[in-house]
Amino acid sequence: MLELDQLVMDFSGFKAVNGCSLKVEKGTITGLIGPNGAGKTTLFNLIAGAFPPSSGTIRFLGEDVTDLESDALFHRGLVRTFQIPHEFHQLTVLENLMMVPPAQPGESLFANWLSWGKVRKAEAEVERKAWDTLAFLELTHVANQRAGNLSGGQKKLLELGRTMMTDAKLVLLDEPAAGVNRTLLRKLEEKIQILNRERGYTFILIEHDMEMIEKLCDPVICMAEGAVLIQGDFHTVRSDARVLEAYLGETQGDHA
Ligand SMILES: Nc1ncnc2c1ncn2[C@@H]1O[C@H](COP(=O)(O)OP(=O)(O)OP(=O)(O)O)[C@@H](O)[C@H]1O
Repeated sequence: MLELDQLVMDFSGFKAVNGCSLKVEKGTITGLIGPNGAGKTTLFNLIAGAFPPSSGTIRFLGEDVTDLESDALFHRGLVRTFQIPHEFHQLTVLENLMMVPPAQPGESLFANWLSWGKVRKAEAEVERKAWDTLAFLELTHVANQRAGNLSGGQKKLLELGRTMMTDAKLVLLDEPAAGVNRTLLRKLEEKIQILNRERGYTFILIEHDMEMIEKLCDPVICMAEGAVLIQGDFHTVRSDARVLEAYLGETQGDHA
């Protein structure tokens, strides 16, 4: 589904991503781990089209998308969430979902501008989808609350919900567990698994929470110094001497 070949991101002489090659198979939840500064978020930025790589290629669904920007990738079904949720905090939770543009440009309200009947129908369809998404995420009770008032975990669920409004194919989740309490974390994990198993979403997940990686991810890819150190199942990667060495010096207890 996704193939990276020798990606490099050079920030004025510092290579945050340095010859990174990997493949992500359709239907997987791939875990991306590595010590702080390994280049994981920069790699996500490249995949999601935030900026183009200095060199190397990105193929998505068999096509070269190396130079496509995030909007174009979004319309092809490649969507990302952020470590710090990007909700519109003054809008309600329901409105936040309804703001997400449709996946296919042809479905846009603008395309129907000649017919008010069609516009109303399209709006009703978006609203129905938003309510369905809220029900799936068990957020119906906060539908009319301002998104800015949600807890950290609810905001992460809302971010996941925004990907559901687009019928995403590949979702990049940047530290979904960060700032989420244990109860909501279990819910978030469960929803990610259902979206993967029952709705065909493929995920790549950056995470420092090794419990979540162990529970959800196969394969796991460990990055260090901008490149892939090892790829395999959780236990193989976790016990690899090179991975342990890469993490040496990490002071945060929750990290690997
Ligand atoms: N725009 C930029 N300009 C210069 N250096 C950058 C830029 N963005 C990231 N870096 C550097 O690139 C390296 C990789 O950063 P990145 O955020 O991708 O790592 P990470 O693996 O996601 O780390 P963490 O787990 O702490 O989030 C870091 O040394 C960072 O300081």
